[in-house]
Amino acid sequence: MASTYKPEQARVPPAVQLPVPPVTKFKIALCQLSVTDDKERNIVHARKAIEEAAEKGAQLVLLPEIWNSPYSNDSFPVYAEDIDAGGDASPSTAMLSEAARTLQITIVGGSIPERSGDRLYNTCCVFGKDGKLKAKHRKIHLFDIDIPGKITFVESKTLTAGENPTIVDTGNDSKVACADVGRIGIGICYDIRFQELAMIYAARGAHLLCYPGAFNMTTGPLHWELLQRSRAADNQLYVATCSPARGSGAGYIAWGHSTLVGPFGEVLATTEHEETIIIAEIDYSQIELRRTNLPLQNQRRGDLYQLVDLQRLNSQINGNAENNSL
Ligand SMILES: NC(=O)CC(=O)C(=O)O
Repeated sequence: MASTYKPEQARVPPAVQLPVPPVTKFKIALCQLSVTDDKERNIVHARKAIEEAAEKGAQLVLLPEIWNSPYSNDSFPVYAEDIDAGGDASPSTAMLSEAARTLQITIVGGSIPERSGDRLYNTCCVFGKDGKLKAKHRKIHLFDIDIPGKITFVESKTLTAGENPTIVDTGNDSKVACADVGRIGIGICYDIRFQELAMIYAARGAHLLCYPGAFNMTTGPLHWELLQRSRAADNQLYVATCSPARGSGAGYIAWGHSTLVGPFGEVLATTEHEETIIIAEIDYSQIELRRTNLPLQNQRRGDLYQLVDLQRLNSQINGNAENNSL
């Protein structure tokens, strides 16, 4: 029987036109920070690293997962901050806001434990150059794994999962889609394992996916780079990850290896496990180039499989125009 496939069915879900940012080239900094049990020190330390990154020309700075606290279920309730209350209730995000405004850069602020009512989340805040909070992503997929004799971690003992994918236009001018450093999809660590989230961000026109993450000594060597390159190659966009540096303490041991991957799946910059600041160039014109080389978006078989973006669908049904655009 002849195929009923039509090319116009190919996009899964229908992809938005890739927004054209006013700048296509800029520097990103991945601040692989050492983290201690002294929260005040961690905040001062992160502020210094952000300043150094900005001095080196970074217009976008990415911090690690859980950079103000040890990564443990015992620590999350103790170090958690009320981000919505702001000010003294959230010294970590107050610092990020001040740094973004003073240094005139965009900050994807890694993640910190967030307290909201009687719940705790693992939350990433994005601040624009004006110091305003542009987006807040709560880790959607909690890190509950059990590899006997190697690693068992159950984030859901203390944390609640977020409910929303988060994609953000980083510019300040609402009339210019995705000004400054482009349209960014956010995930936190374990979120990187779920390819549908990355596909949805790509379909909504993301140029870059940022994943603050703290992989471990078992999954890190096998999966950390593999997953980043897969998300980048499958979706033909940039992927940036930022880990804490490996600590010498007895707690959770982070793999490190913060990395930037390009839209051909190529590693553009990476490091080992020590504390460092990676500065690397992003050039969004490479996305169009690679999508022309391999026109995957037009070759999908929408007659055979479909991905449903439920958040976008629901916001269309509810007539929420703002969410519709992203
Ligand atoms: N720490 C995480 O959330 C994820 C991780 O270490 C893994 O997926 O492996």
